[in-house]
Amino acid sequence: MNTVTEVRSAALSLESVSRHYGRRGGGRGTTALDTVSCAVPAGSFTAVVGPSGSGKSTFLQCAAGLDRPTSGTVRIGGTDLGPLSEAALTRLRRDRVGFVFQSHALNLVPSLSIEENVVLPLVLAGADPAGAGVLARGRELLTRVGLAGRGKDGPSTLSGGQQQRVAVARALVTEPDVIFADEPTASLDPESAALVMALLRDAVRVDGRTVVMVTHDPVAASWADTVLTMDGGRLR
Ligand SMILES: Nc1ncnc2c1ncn2[C@@H]1O[C@H](COP(=O)(O)OP(=O)(O)OP(=O)(O)O)[C@@H](O)[C@H]1O
Repeated sequence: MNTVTEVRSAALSLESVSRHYGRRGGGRGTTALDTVSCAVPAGSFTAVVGPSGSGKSTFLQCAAGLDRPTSGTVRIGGTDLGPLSEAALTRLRRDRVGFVFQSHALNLVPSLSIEENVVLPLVLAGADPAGAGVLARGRELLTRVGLAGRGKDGPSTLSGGQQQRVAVARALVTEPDVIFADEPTASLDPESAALVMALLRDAVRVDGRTVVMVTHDPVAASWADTVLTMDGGRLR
């Protein structure tokens, strides 16, 4: 790694992060992440690639505060996640992290309208869902992702690609330190995938957001500024 200054100014940093999974039936267990260190600069787009089982998902889970490493330090926007209580970690994920998951079916809450899905992180943080600011932000983001006028509809009325675009809008709504995307194009046709990637790219280029994306898809990875390759739990 990287100098101390790089780590301090990074949107995301991992210092010697390992994640071991316990032994089962007398086996030796698995080291899914092995002393991984990296600093992701603010305003950059990073793709994490590597063969199946190389540790990409574990990297993302630990980096995003969805899982706790066995050892090492993860910082988001300079905050060390290690000492945080579960409640504080949940708040940090809600307020300072955006997520776009693999399956569009898992990304959106089916019982909420499209615009309610977009502003959900703001509402969970205490904003008034009927407040003028919240409604305007929802509309602005839906326009941005090409879905103006669809806000009152339900997610099931959208195609998979459109639903992923709503997920990107929701990931942007809190202006998070880092947006984590886990195989965001996995279930999409090439055209829909390109639209989703262009939105993530613009979030970086236009808004200065930071995106970290796990992908198997070389076309998706080609949109990133930096490609990190995992192999056997390590960064190559
Ligand atoms: N909950 C778990 N319990 C035990 N082992 C696990 C667990 N999760 C992952 N592993 C193991 O950790 C290693 C890394 O898995 P991980 O899912 O991070 O890889 P990946 O690169 O994301 O794979 P894929 O591309 O197939 O999703 C693998 O050997 C996997 O079997």
